Amino acid sequence: MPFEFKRLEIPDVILIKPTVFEDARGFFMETYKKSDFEKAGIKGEFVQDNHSRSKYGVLRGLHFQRGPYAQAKIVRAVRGVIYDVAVDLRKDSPTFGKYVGVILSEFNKYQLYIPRGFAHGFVVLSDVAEVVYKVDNVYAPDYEGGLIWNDPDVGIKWPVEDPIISPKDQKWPTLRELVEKGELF
Ligand SMILES: Cc1cn([C@H]2C[C@H](O)[C@@H](COP(=O)(O)OP(=O)(O)O[C@H]3O[C@@H](C)C(=O)[C@@H](O)[C@H]3O)O2)c(=O)[nH]c1=O
Repeated sequence: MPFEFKRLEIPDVILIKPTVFEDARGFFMETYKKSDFEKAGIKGEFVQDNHSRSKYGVLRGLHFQRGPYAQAKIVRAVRGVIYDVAVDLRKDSPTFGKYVGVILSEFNKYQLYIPRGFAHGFVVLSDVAEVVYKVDNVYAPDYEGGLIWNDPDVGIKWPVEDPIISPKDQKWPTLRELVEKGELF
């Protein structure tokens, strides 16, 4: 199999390591193969691809879509380096409220699979980072949800001191508020 799939401390979150073929021209790698990904437990139908560019210190997140528009994501950095985070929002999960964080970069070429039921975000550790990701449900702005990036109950150790955050991302609720509102999976 051209991929190595590694389940993380939250076992439904999977780190995907590619096989990279380097030669005098550069490199080649497969980045997605439905058959292999399905065998590893990544079963969604990925219906939309996204691409964003951000500068150093930008933190995007933590985002999810609610209800019928929940999204699983397969995330990678095609340029630069990011610290990518997934927070478990599945109320019956043994790892509810816990997070995993990994470095994804143009150098390690890793991808992170984040199932539905998680909040996702990342911070940029290089001058510029371009992040590309597949999602298994279409964008639905009316169903957008979020978790505040610095919720002490979640305790994410972001490797950037004063991240640059959009006005929208500064206003998301805490995990406790999400519980009170019943906005979980
Ligand atoms: C996410 C998204 C945004 N947009 C538009 C809406 C808005 O005008 C502009 C920027 O949107 P945002 O500020 O929400 O972009 P951004 O903060 O990059 O949102 C993304 O963050 C990461 C962490 C994720 O996990 C993604 O699922 C997504 O939520 O792009 C789309 O047209 N389609 C999309 O799928």
